[in-house]
Amino acid sequence: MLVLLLLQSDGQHDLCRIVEGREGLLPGEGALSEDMLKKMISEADKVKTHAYCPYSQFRVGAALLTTDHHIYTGCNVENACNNLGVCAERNAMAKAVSEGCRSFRAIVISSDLCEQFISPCGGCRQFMREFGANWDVYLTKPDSSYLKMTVDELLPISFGPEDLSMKKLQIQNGH
Ligand SMILES: O=c1ccn([C@H]2C[C@H](O)[C@@H](CO)O2)c(=O)[nH]1
Ligand SMILES: [Zn+2]
Repeated sequence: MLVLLLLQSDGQHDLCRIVEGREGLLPGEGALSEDMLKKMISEADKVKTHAYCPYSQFRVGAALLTTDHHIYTGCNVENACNNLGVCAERNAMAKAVSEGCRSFRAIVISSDLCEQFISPCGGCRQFMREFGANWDVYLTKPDSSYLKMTVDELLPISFGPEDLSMKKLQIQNGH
């Protein structure tokens, strides 16, 4: 299949758009192949159609690629008790963990926003961080253009599971 990647820059990040071109790996360590990225975007778009969002009418889909090459998808699932709603990204991650996989390579997020890249909420950024700071998050638009960021870029100076075992003050009985 032919895929071409057009690279632009906003000064900090590469803004890319899949148009048409050649098959193969992108330059750079661990980068997703164009084919895989296209498949991931298509999976995120597809699962978005299952979004249960009667309150927000805001559909989101996510496709998560594990380091052992499995893809787990998730959509947002809202609830009449507002704060019980779950984001697409978290659903995809929870599905992977439930199947025994905690090693993530990339997640692609899809929404219906035409003019901006869908940006994960703070809760999902922290949820991603639980499974490492150095994996990729692709923020997309419906035209398949995307912005690639790392979890660390989305959540700098983050708190993670390793911090719980760092040197602490000694306390007794909670004081
Ligand atoms: O990255 C995002 C942003 C929003 N939502 C969901 C949460 C809620 O159901 C709806 C509106 O915020 O969109 C996601 O699933 N992922
Ligand atoms: Zn979220």
